Amino acid sequence: MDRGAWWATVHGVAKSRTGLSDFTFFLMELEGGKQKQQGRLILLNMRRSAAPSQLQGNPFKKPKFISPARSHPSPNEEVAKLNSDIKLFEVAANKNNFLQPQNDPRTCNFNLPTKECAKGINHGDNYREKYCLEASTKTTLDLHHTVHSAPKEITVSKGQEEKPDSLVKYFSVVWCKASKKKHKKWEGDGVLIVKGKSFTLKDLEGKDIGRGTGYKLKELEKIEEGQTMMIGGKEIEVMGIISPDDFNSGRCFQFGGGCSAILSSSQAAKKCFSNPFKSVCKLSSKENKQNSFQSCKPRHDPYAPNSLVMLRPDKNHQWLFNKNCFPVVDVVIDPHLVYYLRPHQKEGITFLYECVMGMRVNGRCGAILADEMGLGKTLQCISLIWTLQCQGPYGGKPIVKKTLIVTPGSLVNNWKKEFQKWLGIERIKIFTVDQDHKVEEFTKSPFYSVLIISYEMLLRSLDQIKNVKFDLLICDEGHRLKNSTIKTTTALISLSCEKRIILTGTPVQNDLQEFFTLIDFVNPGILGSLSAYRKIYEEPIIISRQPSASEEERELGEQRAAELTCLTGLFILRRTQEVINQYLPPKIENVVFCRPGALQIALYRKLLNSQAVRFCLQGLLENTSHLICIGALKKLCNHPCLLFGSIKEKESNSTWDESEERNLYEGLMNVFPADYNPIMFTEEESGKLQVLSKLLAVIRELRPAEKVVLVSNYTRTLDILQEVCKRHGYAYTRLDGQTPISQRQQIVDGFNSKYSSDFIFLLSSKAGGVGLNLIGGSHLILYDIDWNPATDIQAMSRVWRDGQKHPVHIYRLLTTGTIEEKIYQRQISKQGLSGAVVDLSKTSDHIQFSVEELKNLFTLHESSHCVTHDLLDCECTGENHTGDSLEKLPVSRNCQLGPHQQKSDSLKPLSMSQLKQWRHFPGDHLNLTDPFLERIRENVSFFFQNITNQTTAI
Ligand SMILES: Nc1ncnc2c1ncn2[C@@H]1O[C@H](COP(=O)(O)OP(=O)(O)OP(=O)(O)O)[C@@H](O)[C@H]1O
Ligand SMILES: [Mg+2]
Repeated sequence: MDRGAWWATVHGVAKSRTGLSDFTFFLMELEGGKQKQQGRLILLNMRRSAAPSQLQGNPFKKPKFISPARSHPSPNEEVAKLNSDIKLFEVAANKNNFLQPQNDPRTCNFNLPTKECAKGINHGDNYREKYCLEASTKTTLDLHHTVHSAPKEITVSKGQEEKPDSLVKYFSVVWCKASKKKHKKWEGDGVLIVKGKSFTLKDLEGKDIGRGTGYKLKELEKIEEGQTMMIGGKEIEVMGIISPDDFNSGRCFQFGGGCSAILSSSQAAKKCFSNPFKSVCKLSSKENKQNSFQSCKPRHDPYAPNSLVMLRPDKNHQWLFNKNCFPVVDVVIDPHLVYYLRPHQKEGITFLYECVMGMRVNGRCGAILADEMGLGKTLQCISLIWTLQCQGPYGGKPIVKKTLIVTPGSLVNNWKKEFQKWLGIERIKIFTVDQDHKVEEFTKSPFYSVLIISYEMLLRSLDQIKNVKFDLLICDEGHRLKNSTIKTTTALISLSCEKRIILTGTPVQNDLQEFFTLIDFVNPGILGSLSAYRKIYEEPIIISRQPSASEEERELGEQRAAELTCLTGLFILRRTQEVINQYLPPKIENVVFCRPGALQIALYRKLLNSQAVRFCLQGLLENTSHLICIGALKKLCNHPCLLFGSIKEKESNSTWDESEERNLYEGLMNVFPADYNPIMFTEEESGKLQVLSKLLAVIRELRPAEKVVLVSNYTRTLDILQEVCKRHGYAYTRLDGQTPISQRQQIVDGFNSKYSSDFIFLLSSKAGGVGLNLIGGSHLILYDIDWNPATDIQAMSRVWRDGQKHPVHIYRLLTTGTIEEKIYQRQISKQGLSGAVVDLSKTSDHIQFSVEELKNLFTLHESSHCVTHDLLDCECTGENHTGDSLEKLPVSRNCQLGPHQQKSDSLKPLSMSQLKQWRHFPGDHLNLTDPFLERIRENVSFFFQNITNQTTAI
């Protein structure tokens, strides 16, 4: 296409308030040919050391300032309608340029596909539209109101008439330090808040930079554009009015005041306005000629039934990224993959494609796929990689040559396996890094296009990795990057790749600091600097959540949260388990309260009477003493022999005499039988072990073809469970922290194989829970409980996932009346539900206990069938209460982004009120319909049961 352009001076601004001859020119480049409708704004000259908005005069009237740092202007800056007159052009330029709004900057309605391009072609579910509408309805934004169309009348707060003291107005201003100099230079943009008789001046990072009080109300009413005044040693000039809506949402800081908060805050932000195609699409002119018409046909038929066609780039995108004017070609997902994809996965692939292509947020190529566990994030990424590696919208040129996948060590081979499962071994060449296969091999060979590496290996081979030009970076289980100071995060940030995807099954909004790090990693600079983010979003949101927050603070916090959700919602996608429930078999979850054995009760009493526990309750001991007491009680619940073992070990230690544990274990040995031998432990000594042993026997008997995943948090406990397997002749396999990473996938594959003879998979939840697929097992037994519900939920999700053929039975074993019940209660109580706990990295060390709480923890309830049921305030007498199905209940979620995010979320632990809805009955209940429970009831004091996806035959 002939790209001959002609130039026209559109606007020259000479705001010569300072007396300097400062001119800012905007030129519009107008093109011939097809793209005559488009124009390009270029900033030719600007004045040094002046407030950005002042450069072109009043921002509410003149085109917005464009940072010279932006080497690749965003489409909105670049594009204006040729047939528009200058006024129209000004309006376009005045719009919020950052997020490329095409209709209204508030609607988050970016880049909707044009009718023509969508016509006749299946472009997925037009996810963006759905999503953005969702985002915009979530917020309380006024869709017809823009930052720059400020109301003529100053907006005042409710009740202004009656109470002049509560009058609140907001103005955009420019400011400089007060001086007597003749020629003043504005130093920055700001926001002036006039409340009652006082002023507050904030900079665009939300920081207070001036205050003043005691002004006359009459004067305040008269404030108008162009007015100058002195505030707290600063001179300001009012540039325009900011609506309360724009202030409350925080938009006036980032956008209304001149984008500086976003544009200048991060180096990386500048980088991100770069061409998402440049890595691969740049062709020499010779190549150009040769190739220009070669691959103009889509690789797969976009009109075929069930085809999944990606969104076509709009005119802006083409204008920016199709410099070589290749024909636009449909990008069509390989039908071979589409055949297997679930509807949510098709949506997910469309979402990822649009994100990394910079179609969702102008020039930003990052995405966070935060689907719950088991929804097939791996397959969605594989489909994306395969597509981008073979196709592209411009002349069909591939977008990606090399992809880097960083994942926890235990999943490196799982990724490889998934590639092979979905694409076979021929289509794409995968290189996995391990002890024997170094990064150099990948670097030297042109053969491989995908490098899969663990986080640990990445750190070790960072230098070599930096030498490779990766076009796409995927960080699996990426919630670990939430802390920007940790080495892994800094290493990944240092990679120059712009298309970045984080995969995580954990909700990302629970902690606003961590949220910032994840967002800033995928789309650097999009939320401005950390300090601006804190002032504009985090502080008001956190303040609004305090019980003491005023109505005003609450509203402000909610609106800021809504704005943040709207901004980031464009590139974060989270779907919950429900979307695949229909493809999964039923799940029967049981909480089983096991009666402790006689030896356990005797030892428990003794421990609770120890000096150490008594001191703890009086608050006399060191900070960590209670953790030692808790640890001992937990061991005892698993099996007394574990306690015996640790006492013996401690006694042989030279520091035993001074050890705090002496106070705890004093006299305990006398409770054990004189000839007690931990190696010869019996099942009767532990209530849970007795139940487990019977459970394994009944599974074996009733479902001989099915397998069991047996989970504990402790290696020593796994040793005991392993011994039980041996004694009963059950074939088993084991994965714990000591299992070499290179062997893990092999162990998992072996167990999942239908040819395997293993009956039991012994799993240490902390070592290997994350991301594993253990669909070979259909019974999962959680032998002990963790303080952090996320650890348990992770483990439970290993079996109930796509590919599972049998109904899934989950058994959580708890020792009745003991600390295990208390931990469970904490998991399901408000305290345990607080957002921070739904996070795998949080351990009990983070938990603070009051003396009251410790008293409760260190109490043994010997006469109750189930303390948890006693606490539920349930009207039933414990006789087979059949509650409503859990699925019918609304599930709330603790999320710092507030009510706008409330969605059902199965990752969130169960709440007390939900548990109350489960069927529940005592162990001696006469009518137990479940044959498995029937067989273990003798040692069980109480059951809770819930069935998801119930069908008649279980
Ligand atoms: N469309 C599908 N049809 C059949 N099986 C599928 C499909 N999508 C994914 N799976 C299988 O489902 C299992 C879970 O997928 P995957 O491991 O990608 O989940 P995930 O979202 O990464 O979960 P986690 O957060 O636990 O890592 C895998 O065995 C995968 O092969
Ligand atoms: Mg995964």
